[in-house]
Amino acid sequence: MAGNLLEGLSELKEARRGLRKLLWLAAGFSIFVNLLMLTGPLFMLQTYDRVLAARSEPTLVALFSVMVFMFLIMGILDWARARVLNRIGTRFQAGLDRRVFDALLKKSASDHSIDETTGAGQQLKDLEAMRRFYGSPVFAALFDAPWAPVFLVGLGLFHPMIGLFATVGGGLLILSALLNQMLTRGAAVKSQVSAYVADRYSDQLQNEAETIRSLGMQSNAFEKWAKSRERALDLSLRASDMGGNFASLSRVFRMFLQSAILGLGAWLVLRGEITPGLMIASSILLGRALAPVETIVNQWSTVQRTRRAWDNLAALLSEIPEDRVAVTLPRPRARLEVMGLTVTPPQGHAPTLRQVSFAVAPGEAVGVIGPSGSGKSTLASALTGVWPAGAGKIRLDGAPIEQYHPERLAEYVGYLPQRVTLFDGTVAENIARLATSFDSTRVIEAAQRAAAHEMILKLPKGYNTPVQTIGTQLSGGQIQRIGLARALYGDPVLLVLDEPNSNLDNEGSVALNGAVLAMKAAGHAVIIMAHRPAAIKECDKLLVLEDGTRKAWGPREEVMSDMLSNVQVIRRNVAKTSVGGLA
Ligand SMILES: Nc1ncnc2c1ncn2[C@@H]1O[C@H](COP(=O)(O)OP(=O)(O)OP(=O)(O)O)[C@@H](O)[C@H]1O
Repeated sequence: MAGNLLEGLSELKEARRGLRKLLWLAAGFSIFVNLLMLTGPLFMLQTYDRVLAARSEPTLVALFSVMVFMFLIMGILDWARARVLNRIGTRFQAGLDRRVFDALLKKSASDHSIDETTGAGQQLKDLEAMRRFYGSPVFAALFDAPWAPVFLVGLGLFHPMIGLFATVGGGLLILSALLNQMLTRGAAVKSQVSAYVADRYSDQLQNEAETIRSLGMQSNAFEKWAKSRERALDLSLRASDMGGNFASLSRVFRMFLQSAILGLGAWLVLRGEITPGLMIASSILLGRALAPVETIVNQWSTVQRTRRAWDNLAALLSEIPEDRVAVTLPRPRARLEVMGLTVTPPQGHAPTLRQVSFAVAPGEAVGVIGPSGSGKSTLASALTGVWPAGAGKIRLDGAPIEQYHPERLAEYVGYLPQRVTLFDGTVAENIARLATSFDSTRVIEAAQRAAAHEMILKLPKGYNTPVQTIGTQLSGGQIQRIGLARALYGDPVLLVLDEPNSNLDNEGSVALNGAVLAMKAAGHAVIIMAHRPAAIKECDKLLVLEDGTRKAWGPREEVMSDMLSNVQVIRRNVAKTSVGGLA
């Protein structure tokens, strides 16, 4: 396994160590369950060799009562073991849920892709697969499998030839399990990755149902989805066909072995080497010894899936280490310094922001302007800590932003993304950033500052209106205002607004500028990425970006007049050239 997976692996093993007690308990139950499995063969042995030979009814009744009691105990122990195994899975999942969720979210902020060879990118499903594995019959079979050699030794004690026959038969079954693994691995991964891709595509289509219908893309979208689904179904069929072949082979082979051992036993009885009771008991004991092997072969796809899930989880946890912020920094002042900042998008190859420096003081608003693709959104992603700085530093009140816990940083730095998305939940929950318990007054305050309060009151259930029911009824401007309220929730010291007025009407723009003024008056700071001049009305300074670099920086009026005079010079030069050209 690659060295870079080691960290994730040790985290997973640590989580598994927490399950040790339960695993030992399951192993303890397994000892008794497996010992009690001898009940059947022993009962047969005694019935044939004692009851029938002696024609004794009282012996039969006594043996029968013991057998019933033993099976009852075995049933109870097996039931208890199944409960323990289920709890192992649930605990494993619960222990890692938060960690995997956080890591996946952090990774998805920059990379939504699914790895074509391993299926990585769906680790919450992987965690689910691990839980299911722990509760599955195949995991229970792994506890029973170590008993197979014990049963084989028992068979050897019946008669060496019976022992040898059983060992060779068992060996062949195990060989078929290994062959199964080698041959089906590739097909299983491919089928699963295709299923993920098809699922994700259909999710995306459902989310964008309105666009699809309005653009008449329904048939094309269906065809594209059907193609990826067909591929997934085809591969899954191939994988399960291959696995199924082995499963039937091993089932038939086990049944054959049980009958064959009966034949061997009968031959040995005829030669007077064993009793008829031993003959029957051998057949049953062989069945017991091989049952776990058969279960493992039958459910090999579960084992493969789990193995992959384990590797994918290890890869994710290694790639995204846990956020460890030892010291909790106090609430910062709105003092931002950006020094020589260079940022490369996580999926990009070249920096889209290079050597950018500027500073914002408390009470200031800075406008960031520049043509499309000049790096404004990249800067916003870096300031909110979502994209790491490749070089340079971003300091908030003197501390590099990575020293703040990401959730604390999000409290201090309010962010309005260029494309606002609301989530399932009420309007109030959305403003409170999906907190399940929140202070209503703070939600209302944030909405008032974003001038969204009146608009929200007019919704069917006001702040308690579920977004699902009104999602499509909200205008772009309304969504942007709720987004602004969400950014303002919790009274951040720095507000980063990416194209905040792209959907706003005049009233909305006025409200936005009011919010910016209020932030400044409170000694906070605002950074506004903008295309439209109305958005930078309240900005004290301007940062002009071009092709990822700082083109100009300074007080707004100065930068504007410089830009204006540059434009005039260019105009004059153009005019001169044209006149010269004409002359
Ligand atoms: N996730 C990404 N992966 C790779 N490259 C990206 C990513 N996001 C943006 N870029 C690239 O970074 C450059 C800057 O993009 P950015 O979104 O920062 O520009 P912008 O100034 O905000 O543009 P606009 O005004 O159109 O929103 C562009 O060339 C873009 O292609």
